[in-house]
Amino acid sequence: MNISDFFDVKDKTIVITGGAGIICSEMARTLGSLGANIVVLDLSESAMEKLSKELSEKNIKHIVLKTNVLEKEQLLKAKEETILNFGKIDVLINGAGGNHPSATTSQDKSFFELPQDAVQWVFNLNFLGTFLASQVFGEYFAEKGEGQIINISSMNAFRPLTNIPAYSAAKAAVSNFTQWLAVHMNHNYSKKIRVNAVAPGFLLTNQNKFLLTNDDGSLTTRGNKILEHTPMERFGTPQDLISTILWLISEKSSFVNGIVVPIDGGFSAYSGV
Ligand SMILES: NC(=O)c1ccc[n+]([C@@H]2O[C@H](COP(=O)([O-])OP(=O)(O)OC[C@H]3O[C@@H](n4cnc5c(N)ncnc54)[C@H](O)[C@@H]3O)[C@@H](O)[C@H]2O)c1
Ligand SMILES: O=C(O)[C@@H](O)[C@@H](O)[C@H](O)[C@H](O)CO
Repeated sequence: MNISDFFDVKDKTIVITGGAGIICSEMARTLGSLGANIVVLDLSESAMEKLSKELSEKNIKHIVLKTNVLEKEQLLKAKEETILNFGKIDVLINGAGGNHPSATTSQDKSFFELPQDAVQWVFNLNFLGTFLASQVFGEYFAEKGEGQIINISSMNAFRPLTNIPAYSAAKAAVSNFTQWLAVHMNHNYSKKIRVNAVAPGFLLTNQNKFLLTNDDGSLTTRGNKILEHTPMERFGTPQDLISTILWLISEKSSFVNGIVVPIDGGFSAYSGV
């Protein structure tokens, strides 16, 4: 057996929502450089333009489609575009997600004051965005009889983190939905459909900058606390996620279904004592 077969993504078509973000653009680059067809669905045209230029320079086969994961019509259009371009879809990575300052408690904003629309915004982006994309691409996988969905959960799904009740609850819902959909797809459609998730530890990205860094770039008290509670004493990098993504995509992991894999430098294992 050739070990490279374990990580073969050549000619697989991989759709990545939030694909122009910090974590998921690295998936686009690496999976693309290994021969996958990359489909980036994101809201940010400027980030997609920048990424597309980079992918083109590396001769990575890709398309970028401005798509809001909260608009089912746009997702359906993206599915059609993808099939038109690459003939098939193999993997959906539900990467669009993140927290929002308005749904975060602080010294200036108590839990009792968190606005309903901010809580709804966070819940929609993380949970509903994953749910709707899974409906649209999951239906295609059900018709095809095979396919894979990889969701992005978070440390806050295992135990809620202080200050971010909406983001914590939404990611808990993503983990729960990962298990639900894995079972549902096998029971009702095909034993060759798998749904798993990764739960990254803490990476410095756009959506959590306001929590982890001060204006001068130094770490906040929260940022330092995270490092103290991460046995490896560092933040994660987008590259840290890649080997797990490759493993989950691999046909060699065909019996792995409905799991949430922590990639966190030991954060979730540490009691703090
Ligand atoms: N950074 C971390 O520490 C961390 C840890 C655990 C999980 N995550 C999760 O990883 C994923 C990627 O986040 P990131 O940290 O790279 O953040 P990011 O802000 O760099 O990327 C998020 C991307 O999603 C896109 N997006 C936002 N709303 C969208 C919508 N409605 N439709 C389509 N695209 C939309 C944004 O334009 C952006 O490109 C998210 O699900 C996040 O919750 C992040
Ligand atoms: O400090 C925070 O709350 C954030 O950095 C985390 O919520 C982060 O975005 C991850 O989701 C934690 O896994």
